[in-house]
Amino acid sequence: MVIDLENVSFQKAKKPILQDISWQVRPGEQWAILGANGSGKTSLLKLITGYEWASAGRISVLGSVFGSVNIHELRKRVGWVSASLDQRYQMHEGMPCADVIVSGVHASIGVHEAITKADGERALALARSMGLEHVAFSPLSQLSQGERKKAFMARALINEPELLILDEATSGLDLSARELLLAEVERMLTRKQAPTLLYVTHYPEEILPSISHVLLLKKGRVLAAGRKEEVLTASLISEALGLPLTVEWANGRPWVKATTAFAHGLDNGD
Ligand SMILES: Nc1ncnc2c1ncn2[C@@H]1O[C@H](COP(=O)(O)OP(=O)(O)OP(=O)(O)O)[C@@H](O)[C@H]1O
Repeated sequence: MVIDLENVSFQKAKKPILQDISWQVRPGEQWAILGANGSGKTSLLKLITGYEWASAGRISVLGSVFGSVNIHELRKRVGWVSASLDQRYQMHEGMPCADVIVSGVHASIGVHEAITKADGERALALARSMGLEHVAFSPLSQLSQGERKKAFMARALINEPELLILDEATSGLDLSARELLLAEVERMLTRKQAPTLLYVTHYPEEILPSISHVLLLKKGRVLAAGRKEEVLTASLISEALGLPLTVEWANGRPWVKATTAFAHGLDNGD
C-alpha cells in the first residue's frame, strides 16, 4: 500500500479539521484530491508528509507506519510541490534554474551538502526533458510562471520519489502554460517508473487521463473516494463544491460547468 489511513482525525486548537478519514492508495493508482476551500486538502497532505501529527487513527506511507518511522528518511522518498515551496524560493530569486533543480537532492534551498557532478548532470537532463534547457542557467526571477513551476516539478523529481504531491500546481498559469504543464504531468505519469501522484486541485478539468482515482473531501470528511468515473458524477461533485454543476467528459478529462449557481443561491452544505 502506498498510503493507508485508518480512521484518522486531526484537530488544531480544539477545532476538528479532519474527521475519521479512511483512505487507501494502492501501487499503480494515481489520485486527484478535490474539495472546496477549507475542506482539509492541505491538512491531509501535511499529515501524510509528517509535518502535522494526527490526533487519532493510524497512518502508513510507503509501507512505514507513523510512530515507528524516521520521517526525515521517509520524506526523501516523497516529492512535494506547493505554493509554499515557491514562496520559500522568493528569497533566492537569483538562483539559477539548474541549482533550484539540484537543491531537490537534499531537499534544501541552499547548497548545504555536497552536490556531485552526477547530481548536476541529472538536473540538466531533467531540465532538458522538461523543455527548460534554454533557461537552465537563468536566475529564477527571469523564468516565466510556467517555467518556474516546471523547475519546481523537476526539483521534486530529481530524487526519483516514489510519491509525488502536486498541490495546486497550475495556480497563476494562463491557459496555454497550464496545458503545457499538464502535458508534462501526463508524460511523467505514462513513464514506466512513474511515481504515485497525489494531484490536488480546485479544477476538475485538470484530472488527466492518467489519473485513475479521485478523493473528494468535504468539511474535513471523505465525501467519496474511488475510480474517477464513479466519483466525478454531477451529484457528488456538486455536493463537494457546494453548487449545482454538470460534468462532461472530453479528451479523457472531466469538464465541469456551473449551471445556475448564483441565481438559485449557493448550497453551503448545512
Ligand atoms: N494551524 C491551524 N489552526 C487552526 N485551523 C487551521 C489550521 N490549519 C488549517 N486550519 C483550518 O482547517 C481547515 C482546513 O484547512 P486546509 O488548509 O487543510 O484546507 P484546504 O482544503 O487545503 O483549503 P484551500 O483549498 O483553501 O487551500 C480550514 O478551516 C482552516 O482554517
